Amino acid sequence: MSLLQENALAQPVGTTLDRYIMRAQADFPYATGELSQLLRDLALAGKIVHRDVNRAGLSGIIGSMGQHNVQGEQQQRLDVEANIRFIRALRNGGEACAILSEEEDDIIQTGNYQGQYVVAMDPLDGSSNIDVNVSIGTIFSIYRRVSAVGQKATPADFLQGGRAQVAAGYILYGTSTMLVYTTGHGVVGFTYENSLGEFFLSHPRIMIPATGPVFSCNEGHWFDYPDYVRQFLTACKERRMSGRYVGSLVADYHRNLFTGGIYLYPPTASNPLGKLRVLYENFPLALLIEQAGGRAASDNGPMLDLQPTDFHQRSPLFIGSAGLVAELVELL
Ligand SMILES: O=P(O)(O)OC[C@H]1O[C@](O)(COP(=O)(O)O)[C@@H](O)[C@@H]1O
Ligand SMILES: [Mg+2]
Ligand SMILES: [Mg+2]
Repeated sequence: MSLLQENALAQPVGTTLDRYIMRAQADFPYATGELSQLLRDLALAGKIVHRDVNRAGLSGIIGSMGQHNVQGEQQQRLDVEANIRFIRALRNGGEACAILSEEEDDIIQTGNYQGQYVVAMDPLDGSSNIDVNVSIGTIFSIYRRVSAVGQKATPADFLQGGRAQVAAGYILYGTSTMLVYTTGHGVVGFTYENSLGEFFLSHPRIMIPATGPVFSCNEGHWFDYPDYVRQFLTACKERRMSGRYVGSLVADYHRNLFTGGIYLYPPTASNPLGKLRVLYENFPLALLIEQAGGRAASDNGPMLDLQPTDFHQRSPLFIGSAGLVAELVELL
């Protein structure tokens, strides 16, 4: 046997997402397994979207749909494709009774009236990067329903507030595809092994450094930012921090989670609520960052304390290393 073969065989067998979820389930003997199944359904849709993203340039699913979504934004073909994939996986999985999607005006009743959970999602985040082969993602947020089981879901199921999330996560379609999630017991990361078709545990306990070298925002909006934001960014530059901005929230967030840093989507004069959506962008990433030891704020207190009133509501977001977010919040 060659040295290469011996080394390969000496590697421990990786932990697949399924096995990890099964073990985690065993730690919670009173849990019924529905949330675990829901995570598997999301991972399955993630694998399909991974495939779609990888061959997008060849299969004709890049480019605009020539139509706008409920928020008045140009829909890309892959936005629509990913939306269909995730809705189908959740509907077939049976655990989600309703879905809220960035791409749909109203909530979608799945017909699974016995389902205990509702899912809010941004099926494809970073749409403007699709056509140029730059990292994009999916973001999801899960609540246990408050409406009666056996009935249709209600708006209240989705408007419980960020601290009511029972799980949240994202899939990054980057140089490798990763699934990162929390069920409120820390943050865990899995990397997709394409040839085996499996997510393998790669990051058992993700923690964000207390501070870091990166600030991320769209500096093109500099002249429209409030004074406190410009003051903060000036201080970052005086400290010779690095400016890094992909323009895909998931990718910017993921990088800063590992390097330490801060991501800002501030209010501007014309958009006092910024651009990002509370239920399927800000809340899930805020839950993850708190679980990873970081911090997330709007311009009005901790992000997770905001009381949502609307499915597609927006809010400013300052998120990342606890020390840097604290510094910015001091200037508010
Ligand atoms: O071009 P801007 O204003 O910097 O906006 C970039 C932000 O908009 C978003 O693309 C919005 O997400 P969608 O692609 O899901 O609409 C974020 O991913 C990203 O961080
Ligand atoms: Mg988005
Ligand atoms: Mg999107």
